[in-house]
Amino acid sequence: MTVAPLAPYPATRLRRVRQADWSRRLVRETTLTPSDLIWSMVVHEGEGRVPVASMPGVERLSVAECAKAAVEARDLGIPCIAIFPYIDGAKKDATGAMAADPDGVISRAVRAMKDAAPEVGIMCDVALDPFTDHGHDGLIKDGDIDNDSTIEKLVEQALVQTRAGCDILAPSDMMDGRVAALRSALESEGFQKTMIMSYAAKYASAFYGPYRDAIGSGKLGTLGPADKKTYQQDPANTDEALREVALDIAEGADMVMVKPGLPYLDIVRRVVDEFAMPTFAFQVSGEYAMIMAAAANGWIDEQRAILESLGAFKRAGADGVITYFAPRAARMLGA
Ligand SMILES: NCc1[nH]cc(CCC(=O)O)c1CC(=O)O
Ligand SMILES: [Mg+2]
Repeated sequence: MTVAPLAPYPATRLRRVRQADWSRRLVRETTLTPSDLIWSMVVHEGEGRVPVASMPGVERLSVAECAKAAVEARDLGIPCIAIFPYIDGAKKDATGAMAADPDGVISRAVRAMKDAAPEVGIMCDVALDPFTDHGHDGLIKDGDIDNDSTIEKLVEQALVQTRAGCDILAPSDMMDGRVAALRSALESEGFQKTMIMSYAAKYASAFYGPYRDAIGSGKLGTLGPADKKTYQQDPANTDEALREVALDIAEGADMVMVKPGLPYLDIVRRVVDEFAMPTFAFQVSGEYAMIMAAAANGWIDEQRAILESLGAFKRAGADGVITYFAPRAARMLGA
């Protein structure tokens, strides 16, 4: 798109259309609505709600509280919830066996939420890290995360999630070939309607720190490799993200995601322009924590920063945002 030649000042005064609220609204290029939000939520096996220290305002919810939150999402006009599990340390092992437990906390939460508010979409993370004692997303073999044996476990986990009623599988593991494996397993089990939103371009990022606190994920480096750099992307790369996205689309992804969010808006824009697929960004735990920490110090205006950060994803071309701010943002947007 080219900008028309502008008449020189004073014929052109760009401030004219900015002078009043009505004219600013009239020329606004993008809008944020509750329909753009996917609510990122953490479920735990205990009772009630437990605050997450590094994410003020975020709580781990019991299964019953998740069901209430699903009703709240519906009432706020939030179309979808992404659910993540907090797993007790004693239940973790090297293979993340609990990931495929049909009566595990994710299955129970999905069933409870679909019972309470069937109109709300439910998305599940497909990855082993909440369930492994070493905190990695897959199985460790010879000191590295083994791609192909991990995929077999992910397929088992995803089928359990799907049978519980999950609408969107969101593989966040970054193994090569997992989308194809999930799609073929879904087809052979008769789940033709289940969507896949792949974490297609997911970076080895420092911004996931508070999430590991939220889900009680093991500290990396004691029982396995110290970081996720052999499977998550190098933050320096952008062409590589396009290859990741292309492959996931070819393997059967319905929607793609870029993660983290704000530090990777350039990737969001490239993916949107290149592929014309439904594209989402994840405003991750560290992005949430930064806004809340600065606001708590009185350094930024919390409400404005929340809406401005979410609006940035729309401006970059994303169809929606996975965010811990979803219920607050929806309330501010006056659903
Ligand atoms: N596969 C795990 C997973 N799924 C979502 C997040 C991060 C979410 C957040 O930071 O809010 C992570 C962390 C990681 O990859 O280490
Ligand atoms: Mg990939």
